[in-house]
Amino acid sequence: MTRPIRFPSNFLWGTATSAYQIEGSPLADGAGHSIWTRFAATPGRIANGDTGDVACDHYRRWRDDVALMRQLGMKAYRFSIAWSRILPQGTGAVNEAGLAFYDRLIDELLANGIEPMVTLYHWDLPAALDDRGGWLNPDIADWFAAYARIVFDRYDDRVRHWVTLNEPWVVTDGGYLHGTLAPGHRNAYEAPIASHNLLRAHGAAVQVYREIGRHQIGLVVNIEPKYPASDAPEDVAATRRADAYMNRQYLDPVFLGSYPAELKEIFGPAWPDWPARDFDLISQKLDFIGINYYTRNVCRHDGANWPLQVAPVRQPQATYTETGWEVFPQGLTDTLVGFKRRYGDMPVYVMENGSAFYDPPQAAHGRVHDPLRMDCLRGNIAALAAAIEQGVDLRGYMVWSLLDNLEWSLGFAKRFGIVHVDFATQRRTPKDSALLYARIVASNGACL
Ligand SMILES: N=[N+]=NCCCCNC(=O)[C@@H]1[C@H]2[C@H](O)[C@@H](O)[C@H](O)[C@@H](CO)[C@@H]12
Repeated sequence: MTRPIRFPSNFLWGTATSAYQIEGSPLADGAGHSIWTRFAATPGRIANGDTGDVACDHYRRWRDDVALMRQLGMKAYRFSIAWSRILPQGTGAVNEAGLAFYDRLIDELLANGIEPMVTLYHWDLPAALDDRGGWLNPDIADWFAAYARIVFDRYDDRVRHWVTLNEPWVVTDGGYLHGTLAPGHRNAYEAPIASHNLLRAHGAAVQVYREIGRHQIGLVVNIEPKYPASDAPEDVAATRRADAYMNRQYLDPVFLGSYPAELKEIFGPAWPDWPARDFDLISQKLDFIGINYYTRNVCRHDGANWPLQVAPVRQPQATYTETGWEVFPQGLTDTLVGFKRRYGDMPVYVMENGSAFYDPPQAAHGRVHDPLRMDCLRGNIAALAAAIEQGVDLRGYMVWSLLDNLEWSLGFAKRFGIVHVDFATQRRTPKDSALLYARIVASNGACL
């Protein structure tokens, strides 16, 4: 008989989404272009020519989607605010209609007993700011802080959990190094600058929150634990570089006030000497850390693989998702326990965790059977319990994602939702994984 799984009585079980991936109507009611409306309009950038022009039509179906969360018994909902709905030019004139949309959403969530958890930036930079250099312009810390102030002023009376940035690593690696995400740059000199300015902007927003905010603010990072393919020194060194580049590049400056030494080794002359004052700004005290966990990486040295000289080693016995990620729940426990060991004890939320699998056409009676996603969910939630048993102060868990949605450059084909979306009709159908998650939430994690 396995010991019952224990979650705190006020554990926040929920789901997560982001504005550009679900809302649609990106230019409605005075909103401005973002780097993603631009990227989507550039042929070849998003698979199948998919765009966020309609997506899940959440901008118009938000009330029904909140009702769906209520039906599933969700306790919380993590979503992002589209900066260019609030400030169409990124700075300057405020768009009241944009503020009003999120007012309605937040009020509806609260009326249904669902805790709103709001991300200020989930990758959709106003295009007008990109025209002024975007994350490459150091002024963006002030632009972001001004946007944050407007949003805090408007919603802090109702929103108690704020996130400054979602996954600065993906913004930088995808948007500035490999060019797979908006704004689509491929430049090893730009990437460190963008990454550093993201962290400066994060710190500037936290400073504003400390002036006017009454609740909690944190940062969300994607953490992918790295394991050496062998104990050969070159594989161990490669693993250390990979961990420094993807994980410690963000957590070290925020919690330890300096970058890992490996980054100078990786980027060489492309790695600037940063002014010390920046780290005072970046390492503002946080109320919680948000961690997005999807998979792990087994690393080997590969001298030909720019810039890290690391190659992933596929695990023959493992299950892999449609995005090519190994299903490895132990990595979630290792990530949470590892964070506590390196950075100390602080409240932690798993702000994203999920999997993309091919979902068969709707079976009889409108059911959508997704056994692989159900297995993932069970394994990851058991992994959370193991972390709690090892002393991690875990406060909540958000499944990525509530709805099948626009998986950025991969388009709509990669389905992460626990609720199926028929994009031709916008019909929502809870998958078997949603029904399982509803039972898990109702039992506070007891029934897996
Ligand atoms: N190699 N590799 N490894 C795994 C690294 C994961 C990096 N991508 C993410 O974390 C993104 C996060 C994003 O917030 C969301 O907007 C995306 O829809 C999900 C799903 O893709 C995840």
